[in-house]
Amino acid sequence: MLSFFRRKKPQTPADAAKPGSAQEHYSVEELAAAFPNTDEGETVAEPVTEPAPPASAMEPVPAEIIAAALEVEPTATVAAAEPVETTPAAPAPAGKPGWRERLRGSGFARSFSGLFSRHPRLDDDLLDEIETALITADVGVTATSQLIEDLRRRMKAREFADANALLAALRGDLLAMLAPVAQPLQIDTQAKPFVLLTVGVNGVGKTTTIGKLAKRFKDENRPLMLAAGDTFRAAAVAQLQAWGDRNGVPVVAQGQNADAASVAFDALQAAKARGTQVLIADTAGRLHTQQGLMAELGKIKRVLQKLDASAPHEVLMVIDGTTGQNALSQLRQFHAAVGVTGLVVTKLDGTAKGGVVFALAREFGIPIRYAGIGERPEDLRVFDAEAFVDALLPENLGA
Ligand SMILES: Nc1nc2c(ncn2[C@@H]2O[C@H](COP(=O)(O)OP(=O)(O)OP(=O)(O)O)[C@@H](O)[C@H]2O)c(=O)[nH]1
Repeated sequence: MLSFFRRKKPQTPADAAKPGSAQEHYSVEELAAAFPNTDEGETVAEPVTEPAPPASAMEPVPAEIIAAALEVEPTATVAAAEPVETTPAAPAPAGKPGWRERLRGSGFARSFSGLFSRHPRLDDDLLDEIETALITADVGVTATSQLIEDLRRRMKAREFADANALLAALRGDLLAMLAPVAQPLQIDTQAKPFVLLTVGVNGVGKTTTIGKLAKRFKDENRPLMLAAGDTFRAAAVAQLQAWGDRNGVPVVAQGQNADAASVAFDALQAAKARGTQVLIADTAGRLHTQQGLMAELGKIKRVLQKLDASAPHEVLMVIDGTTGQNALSQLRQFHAAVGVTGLVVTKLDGTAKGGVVFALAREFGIPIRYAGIGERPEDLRVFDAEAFVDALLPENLGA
């Protein structure tokens, strides 16, 4: 049954440019993360109980596709979040624990592990080692130079009694870089609905992130609707519809190759008619270098604004943390095309170096809303600068 989720042949130049995308399979973990089950063991799709959005907006994915999508191993369920009546989105239920374990394998953490025990003396060699570690971890040349120059100046001024004090100063500098962008997403309940448009290049984790966010908002008792705007990839539509059917969240879709702007328009119309609090719109992955596809994002935004001049209220760009410095040019192009207001950096648990988060923060100052530190729903964490920095740096100098 899972053969349906074989990624289809490249439909766009963006797909073609993505190495290995044509024959990639969805893993059980990927599907399970995208459709967090609340009823363990049940694998057959329930009939949709929600009243359907306008008929013109709906072209349901066949039941067998939805059933196929649901034949996955259930993963650990999210600890139930407290229902939130207040405006700010609640922090991740699991809190800070888990960051260090998940980021242990990152290039950043590995570069710093043992660095201070190899270079316990306060001298230029230690600074050179730190500089190399930061550059290797994708922090970027400019941000690294800024950090190293600050440490050098303070070392020369004899501010540090020992390497421990220098490590504490580095921690402080890294935190200072991230503090301005650690701004949780605020759901404006006056916006009816609050429209969240997700964008990003192929395979960064948009659809999976939407599944995790939808779970979070559902747990917060927020009336929710999804727009299946990734019309290039059939599995993306099925993923969202299956999740919506399981969890009683309406999903507006028009099927594959539909006009993404038209899906977004229909969804916003339906969400307004129902008094939905949050509408999350998916979009197809696209390379930031493809002018035509980038222009389509502007069109989606303009079409939404025909119904609500203030929409979308959040343009959430999903960035793959393993991308490295290329993430900077991605963000530059997406920001120019559609005005990015928030970031999700995913896959920080994998082979990511982690340092790109600092480079993004320094260059753009755009809020980082969430960090993806694993495949489970609870692994999409509200971005916590302190937890992140502490997970990257050694616990003690000998570590
Ligand atoms: N390890 C890890 N994997 C993640 C994370 N977020 C997403 N993924 C995985 O990334 C892969 C791609 O996710 P998708 O949601 O399909 O990506 P997409 O951006 O919607 O893809 P396109 O529609 O092709 O643009 C899946 O295998 C996800 O499980 C994360 O934080 N950590």
